[in-house]
Amino acid sequence: MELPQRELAVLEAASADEPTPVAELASATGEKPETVTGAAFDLEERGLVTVSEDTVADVELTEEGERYHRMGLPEIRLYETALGAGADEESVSMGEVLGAADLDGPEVDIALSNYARKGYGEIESGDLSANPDADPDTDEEAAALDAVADGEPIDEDVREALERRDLLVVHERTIRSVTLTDDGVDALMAGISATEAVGQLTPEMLASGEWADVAFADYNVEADAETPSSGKEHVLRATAERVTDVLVGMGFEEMEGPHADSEFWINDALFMPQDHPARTHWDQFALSEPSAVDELPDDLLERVESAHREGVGDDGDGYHSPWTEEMARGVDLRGHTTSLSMRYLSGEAVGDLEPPQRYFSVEKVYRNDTLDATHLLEFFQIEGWVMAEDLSVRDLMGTFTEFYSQFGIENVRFKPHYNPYTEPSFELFGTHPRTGEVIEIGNSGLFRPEVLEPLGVECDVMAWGLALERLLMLTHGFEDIRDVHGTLADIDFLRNTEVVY
Ligand SMILES: N[C@@H](Cc1ccccc1)C(=O)O
Repeated sequence: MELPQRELAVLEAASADEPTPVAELASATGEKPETVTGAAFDLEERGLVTVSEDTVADVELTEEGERYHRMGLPEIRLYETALGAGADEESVSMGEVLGAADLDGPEVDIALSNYARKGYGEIESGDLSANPDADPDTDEEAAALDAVADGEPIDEDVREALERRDLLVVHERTIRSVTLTDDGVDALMAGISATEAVGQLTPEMLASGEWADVAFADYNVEADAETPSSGKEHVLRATAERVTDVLVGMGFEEMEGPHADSEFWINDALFMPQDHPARTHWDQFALSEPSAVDELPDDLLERVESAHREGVGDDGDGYHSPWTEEMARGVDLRGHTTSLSMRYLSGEAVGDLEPPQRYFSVEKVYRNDTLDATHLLEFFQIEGWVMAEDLSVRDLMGTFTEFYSQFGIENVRFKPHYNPYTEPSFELFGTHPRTGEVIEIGNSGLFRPEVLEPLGVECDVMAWGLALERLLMLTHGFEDIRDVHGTLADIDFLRNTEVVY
């Protein structure tokens, strides 16, 4: 019998008595595991071996699991501190034990919720007792953490419990093994010689005619191969493109403008009083370089100052609070893209505009927020406005209903709100597809005369700022914005997720 070299090598390395895993055959033959798998399937087709499959679970400690492996489980650390405080004799105030236990932040809750469950003691109206008979040395979960760290197997129930606590992750893997059949053994006894199978057809073989005489290796389309993970457009970018398509389809044109802008365009033009709390460094990022913007339209600057000081219209009233040109010329990272809307509505960006007009942008904004599951220091805002003769709240709601329905989001809800620059104003809410929680997805309204009159706009303008990340939360169902942004991003999610159309 003749066999390609790689098949012969695998056949010779396999045994009739027990299955040999592909990895072992690979090191015995010096071939790559993929090559061995390919050869094994070819041999199986010839009836010379059988290929069996087993699923094995590789268990690995998470970062948190790793930490508790080193420092001890929080509930055990709590128990040991409680013993030290004599809580096995008489219950001790919980505050006292917690203070001494050196548990940080979330570990306190973790310790408390596992303490009683695992029989370390009781917690009753602020007092903590320790069970003198409990023995951390027999704690199955602690023992399992040690076992996993040492690469030893652990009990299935404990594994599940620790998985639920996010202390370990399990990766399932398929292992293929090869066993010689009787025919395989007979063939080996009878003697097999190797044919040199050619893996690749070359121009030289074509030219020389050699191709006609050689044996080509079969393709094995079932062979295990690495999954190449190539570069991919980020889902947020792709969704921004999708939003752009939808809004262009609804007749909107795109706005552009600077990320760092004068306070004038970001705040003053929007009738945001200069002493408004949102204008402090607690909320916005100021640039020290350049410290001021020179080029602002003088006449507009004057009209905006007057709106702030005296209001507009016959019965208008201003803020009667300090206003300085120096502050208006200060430079900030924009906290919203409504700065772009101001540039366009004023005629500064593309000249004076006659109604009807529709404009939008999907751009980054920057806020000095506290990072959490729904807040980042920078995010994408879907800004937009419609300028027309007679606009009402119905037009606003209708536009959102149409926009969100293109993403399969049907139940957008509205809540009256306050913005210094719009009246009436509405916040928009959507329902999270997984948690059912109602989350804020945007803010909107009709610009006030104090905004429009200085800009020289004589008709109505309705406008909004929607959060792209929140839209993505509703369409994709993730709960933490940090899954898609920043260092904690879930790479598998980003690799595998698709934009919803
Ligand atoms: N600028 C508002 C959104 C908005 C824009 C235009 C009008 C009304 C509201 C925000 O960032 O929340």
